[in-house]
Amino acid sequence: MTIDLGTDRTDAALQAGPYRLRTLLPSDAGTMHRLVNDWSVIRMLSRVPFPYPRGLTDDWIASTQDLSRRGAAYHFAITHPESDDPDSLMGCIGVQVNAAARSATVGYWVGRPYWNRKVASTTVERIARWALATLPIERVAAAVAHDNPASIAVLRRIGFRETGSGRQAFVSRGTGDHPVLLFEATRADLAMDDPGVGSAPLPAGRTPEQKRVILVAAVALVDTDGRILLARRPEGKPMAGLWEFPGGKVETGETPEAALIRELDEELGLDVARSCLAPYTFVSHDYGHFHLLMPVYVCRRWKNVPHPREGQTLAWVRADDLSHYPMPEADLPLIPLLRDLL
Ligand SMILES: Nc1nc2c([nH]c(=O)n2[C@@H]2O[C@H](COP(=O)(O)OP(=O)(O)OP(=O)(O)O)[C@@H](O)[C@H]2O)c(=O)[nH]1
Repeated sequence: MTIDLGTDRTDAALQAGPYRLRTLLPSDAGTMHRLVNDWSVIRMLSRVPFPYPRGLTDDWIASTQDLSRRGAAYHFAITHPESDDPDSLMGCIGVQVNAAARSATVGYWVGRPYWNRKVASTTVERIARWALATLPIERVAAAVAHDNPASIAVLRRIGFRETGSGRQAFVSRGTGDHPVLLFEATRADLAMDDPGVGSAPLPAGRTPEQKRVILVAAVALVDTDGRILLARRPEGKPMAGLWEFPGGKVETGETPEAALIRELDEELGLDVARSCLAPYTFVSHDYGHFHLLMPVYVCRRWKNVPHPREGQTLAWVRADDLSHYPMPEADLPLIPLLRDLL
């Protein structure tokens, strides 16, 4: 099955350190052609001929809109808003999605005048995190020419793992395949799965066994078709890209039910009555630096249509399909329970 995110990302603009990643525009063609039509850049790109015909630049830029509309690939211009020429292109970066493999392959080039400014490492890390948090994928892959030590160092520094080697055509280098090193990064490799709560040091006198217990209330909202609402944590939050049950931390002095009613309103604009929250089960999970205690409720009645108010992506999911959605470790035991329930 494929995960339908139902969101148009063709207008995505991302900030990567000082660099801005924005949609490619027809007006970028001249600069792009000048920067990319450089042997030292092109020899590292697998599908670009040398010399690079100017007309191909226009065609390629025009094709990027359609690719992103179809969810096949997302390409961005790399710019530096604080440079002398603020909106001017310095390079390109993009990911090509392989939905069946639940992976995306990152590709990038940086114009020679902009080398040695950490443009590649800053933007590759940003796009890898964005892709893992936003697209229906579980890994970002990269294939790098074996004689491209700068790019290999960039990937290693970010947290990509070398997974092997292969051979690939490089159009500019003539016929035949050339050796490449293969890399990949998952959320775990980029430390995106860290729940990020409770990392404060334990108060003096407490042993590591006496860790902080975080109380979080969560709910399986079940619609009339028996589907469950999952929310995907947005980029920037701990565990970005993982799908969870709506809910949140129980504040001091609050009951779990009151916390859920508050969170469902804040996060989704839902109006839920206390009497519609049926206690179902609980999760008790050791996250290492804190312990999660999570009462889980089932709710089948609410007012309003859920609407993501905090940048989450929402999905109504059949119980049988829950396992296709990457979830926090603590939630995994809930999957068979919900399958039995629904
Ligand atoms: N809501 C929710 N939280 C979960 C689930 N599974 C899971 O491990 N958690 C844990 O519970 C924590 C809830 O924290 P949160 O950041 O969502 O809480 P919150 O809404 O109060 O957010 P805030 O602290 O940003 O205001 C997560 O960091 C994670 O450690 C789940 O299915 N639903």
